[in-house]
Amino acid sequence: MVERANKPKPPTLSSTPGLPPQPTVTFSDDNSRVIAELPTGERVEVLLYGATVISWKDAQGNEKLWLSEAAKLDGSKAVRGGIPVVFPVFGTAPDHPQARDLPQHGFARTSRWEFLGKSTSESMDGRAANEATVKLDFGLSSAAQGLDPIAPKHWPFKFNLIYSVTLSQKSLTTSIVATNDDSAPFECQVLMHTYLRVKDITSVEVHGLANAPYIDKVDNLAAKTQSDPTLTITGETDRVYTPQGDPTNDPVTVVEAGKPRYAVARDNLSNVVVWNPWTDKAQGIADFAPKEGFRNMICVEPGAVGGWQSVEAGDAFEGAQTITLLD
Ligand SMILES: O=P(O)(O)OC[C@H]1O[C@H](O)[C@H](O)[C@@H](O)[C@@H]1O
Repeated sequence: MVERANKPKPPTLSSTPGLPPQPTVTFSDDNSRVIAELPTGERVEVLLYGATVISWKDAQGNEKLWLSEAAKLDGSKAVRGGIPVVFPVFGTAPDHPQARDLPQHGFARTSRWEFLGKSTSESMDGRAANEATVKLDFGLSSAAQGLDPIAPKHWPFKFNLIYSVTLSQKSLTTSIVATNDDSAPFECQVLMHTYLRVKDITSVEVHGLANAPYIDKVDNLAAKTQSDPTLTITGETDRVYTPQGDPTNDPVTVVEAGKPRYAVARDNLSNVVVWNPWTDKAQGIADFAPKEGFRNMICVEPGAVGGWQSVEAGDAFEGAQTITLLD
């Protein structure tokens, strides 16, 4: 069932003659954030600013994403935590002719996106409550009112972005389609800057990176290879990996205290950035709170950031991540 944003429909109980009413997906949109909850209790919250997923909870109400207590949610600064969208540049690119004047991580995370609408598949379609899913679609284009003014100034291409957030019982998928509406090609990078919540970073292992080449951003961009099949975090970590396994069938997994917690699968995103600021860096980030919060997060960021995606006029780049709960 597809409903467009301009025809909001209050949450209802669906009923089929002869059958008891089934609980359904509930939904709210207050013009600054969109919240959807499955009949089984899983819940996602997306801020229109940056189309940033700021909360993802399981049926028991356990938060799966880390969000800084000092994160600005009022549109004055990119959100520290959740899942900011990085486009069209990852980090800064002073040597890239098209992207050199853009701020760190581009302008998608500092623009106000439009909520385009939701699609649900749920009990009304004959599905059991525990199979319900909801997809929320967000849009940002070069003509959008909410576009960060830095974009036309320093990246004057005609483009259209559709970002979709799909919640199901055990997983969250975020996907992006970046269309070139211009008459000339452009180059871009795309990344989903996911802050996963963990209980204790010192008991976390990241699997799925064995033998992966990576760029070590805390060691002068040195090119290295992941020799240990398991990555543990013992200090500031900032690495751009190119995992060697199949992006769908060999996901990067986060294991905590020996128990698998998250599997991060990718579609058309060949890189995974692993970031934890650790003590000193966290101290220096104004909106990072509490300062000990680095113990409760690990960024596992699927992206296409190893090089540049050249998108021809009229063409599009597509990529997606699916995070599956394993516990
Ligand atoms: O502080 P931000 O601009 O949000 O960036 C936070 C981090 O994002 C990525 O993980 C980069 O690899 C890091 O180098 C950067 O520090």
